[in-house]
Amino acid sequence: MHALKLHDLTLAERLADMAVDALIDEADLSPKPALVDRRGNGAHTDLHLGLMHASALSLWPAFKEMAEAAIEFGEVGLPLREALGRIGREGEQAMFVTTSGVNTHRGAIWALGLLVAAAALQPESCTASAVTLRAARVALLNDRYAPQPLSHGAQVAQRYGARGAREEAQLGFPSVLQRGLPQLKKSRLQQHGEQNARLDALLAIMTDLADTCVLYRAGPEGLQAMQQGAQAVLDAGGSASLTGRRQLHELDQQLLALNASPGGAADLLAACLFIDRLDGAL
Ligand SMILES: CC(C)(COP(=O)(O)OP(=O)(O)OC[C@H]1O[C@@H](n2cnc3c(N)ncnc32)[C@H](O[C@H]2O[C@H](COP(=O)(O)OP(=O)(O)OP(=O)(O)O)[C@@H](O)[C@H]2O)[C@@H]1O)[C@@H](O)C(=O)NCCC(=O)NCCS
Ligand SMILES: Nc1ncnc2[nH]cnc12
Repeated sequence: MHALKLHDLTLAERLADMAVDALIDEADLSPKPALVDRRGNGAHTDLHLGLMHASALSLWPAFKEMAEAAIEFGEVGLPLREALGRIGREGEQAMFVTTSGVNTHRGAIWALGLLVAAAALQPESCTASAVTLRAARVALLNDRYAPQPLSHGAQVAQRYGARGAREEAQLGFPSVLQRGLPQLKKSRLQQHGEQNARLDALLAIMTDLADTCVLYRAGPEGLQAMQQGAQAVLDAGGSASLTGRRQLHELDQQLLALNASPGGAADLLAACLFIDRLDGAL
């Protein structure tokens, strides 16, 4: 009996594997400020690491189907956008069945779904800038069948005029391209270890993101604490340095006190890890 070889998998299956791996790596990364990780539940009463893993695995069929839809339609356009919307909503339902109604990965389905589809459209052109540009072109199209729920993101958009997950994708994931990925590479070059490089990438994303999860839970005060605290850790030398670690601990305590969970930043770290692995992998 031969073990299954990687190239026996279809392109769609490989992309779904990569997306789920990115979600599991994000969940396991520790210590993340106020987020679910190996240490505990962060600022969440209804989440834990096992649930994050189960949720990530439940999304594999949706990611595979999104990649297959991209291969079938073969170009950026409304038919692909609306197929992704339908599959994304089915993915959300699978997530809610697995988590008994808790939103674990709504933002991640959106970001990773777009990126998986963008990679499947043109696997030979998957540099970070090429794949995020294609994803943005899909995100800019209007899905006529999308319901308009008064989501937390929609509520803080009304209250504070914040730009959330939709705009992040439509702009081509600037938090990933301009913050997360450059920091990931910089910290790797300093040879402080992969886990610290990933923590630094998360912090870099947090420095500038309008995380609607934080805004909904803790308002502009919480968002400012998140952005300034993350910058302070990086300024102190990042999560591998002693002073950086102390600042990271302080940021964790501060965000926990404010009930401010940076769930959007966590989703974008998963997107960052996915894009990082994509380059040259297909
Ligand atoms: C276009 C959609 C993204 C919908 O957007 P909208 O803003 O209307 O919806 P939300 O559900 O509020 O936000 C989506 C999630 O995106 C994450 N996020 C937040 N800010 C940003 C940001 N600036 N950039 C990128 N991503 C961001 C965030 O996800 C994390 O937060 C989750 C928990 O959030 P919340 O529900 O508020 O839960 P709690 O505060 O914990 O609730 P309580 O405990 O208080 O009750 C966390 O798990 C992370 O996932 C936002 O939640 C898109 O989703 C959409 O249209 N979907 C429809 C299907 C579709 O078209 N799919 C396309 C497939 S490609
Ligand atoms: N690790 C995490 N903790 C809480 N919410 C999240 N949303 C996505 N990843 C998360």
